[in-house]
Amino acid sequence: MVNITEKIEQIQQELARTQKNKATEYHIGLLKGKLARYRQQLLEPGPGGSSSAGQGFEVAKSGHARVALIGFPSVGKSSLLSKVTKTKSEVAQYAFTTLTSVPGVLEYEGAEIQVLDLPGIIQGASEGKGRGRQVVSTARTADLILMVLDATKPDSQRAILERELEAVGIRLNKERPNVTFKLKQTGGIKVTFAQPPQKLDEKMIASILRDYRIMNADVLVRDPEVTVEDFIDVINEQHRSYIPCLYCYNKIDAVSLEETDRLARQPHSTVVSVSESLGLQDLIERIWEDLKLVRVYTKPKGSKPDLEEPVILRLKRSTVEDFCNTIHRDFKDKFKFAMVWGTSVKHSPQKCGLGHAIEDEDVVSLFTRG
Ligand SMILES: Nc1nc2c(ncn2[C@@H]2O[C@H](COP(=O)(O)OP(=O)(O)OP(=O)(O)O)[C@@H](O)[C@H]2O)c(=O)[nH]1
Ligand SMILES: [K+]
Ligand SMILES: [Mg+2]
Repeated sequence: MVNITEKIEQIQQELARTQKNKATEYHIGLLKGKLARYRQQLLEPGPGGSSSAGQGFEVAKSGHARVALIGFPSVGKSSLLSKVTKTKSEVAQYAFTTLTSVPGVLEYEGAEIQVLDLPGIIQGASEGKGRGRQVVSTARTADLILMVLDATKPDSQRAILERELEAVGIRLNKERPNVTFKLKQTGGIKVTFAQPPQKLDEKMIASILRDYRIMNADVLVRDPEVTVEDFIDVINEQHRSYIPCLYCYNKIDAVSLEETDRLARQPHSTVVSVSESLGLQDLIERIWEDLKLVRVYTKPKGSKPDLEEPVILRLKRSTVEDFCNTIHRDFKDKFKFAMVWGTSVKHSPQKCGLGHAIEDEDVVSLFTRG
């Protein structure tokens, strides 16, 4: 019997030799669906195996957000951690100096950001080369992936790392596709397009679902730009993580000004020299921005707002209710209304309910019963 790795190999070869055109479109879509299915099987631990591919690496989450340093060996991940946090992680010229995850804390704008130094990864990491498996599954737990790259090395390095993360279901700087997918007991496959699809059709969706042995489901495609790959991601949702990524090119002290400039202009990219302390402040600001944290200042009734110690929330969860929950559970139960000053309201202050979304640097006063 052929094993999964061989099946994957066969599909990849078939994909490579199949010409892309109208006639082969469905076949290619189906092959991609199969590929995703086998890859997933490969990642699942066998019977009796460990339940977590990240074993031995777990570090408790702490602070308001987690940033994972991902990169090839010797690009300067540990040097960076040692520079921007109080933690010292071993630095050396040879590859694989770091063998486990080393957490540090970056304090910025009142927030504590956990930065995880990790072993270097290489091509094949997602299939278990080196500590690759553990590293990529730790990356999955991050709120932001900081991909550390060596500015003196070719651009292909970045593509290799991206592929390794892709292979385990991590999607970088991408929103979850705008598709609603509901499994059902009966009724067959029902596909609805909110707008005429550009890259997908009903037949394609139906044949991929059949290949996944899904016979009954409701599919609502809201975005006309959704691709076959996106749709396959939606069916495999529980194994997909959509994580922001910032590309950090280190060692710019060793390349020309022109090259530094070129790298700095790439999307989601920033350039630094850790050893020369160049660009670090900018890097920290970019990390802060990409984490989308929100500072909320509390204002006790009748006194000035406390501008020293903001309450930190994630932008995705920054309603008045989230704010209440962060301060103390009781606040939500006794809540009457909130007075809010800042960019989230039309007039400052404004009386708001629990559902109001707070923005960065708003000031909030809570009014409670009893
Ligand atoms: N020229 C230059 N060298 C640097 C810079 N930052 C780090 N290095 C050097 O790069 C080498 C590797 O640094 P590390 O911090 O150990 O790299 P790493 O990515 O943690 O490596 P592994 O743990 O082995 O994956 C060391 O010799 C550092 O001194 C920099 O900004 N410029
Ligand atoms: K090293
Ligand atoms: Mg290291």
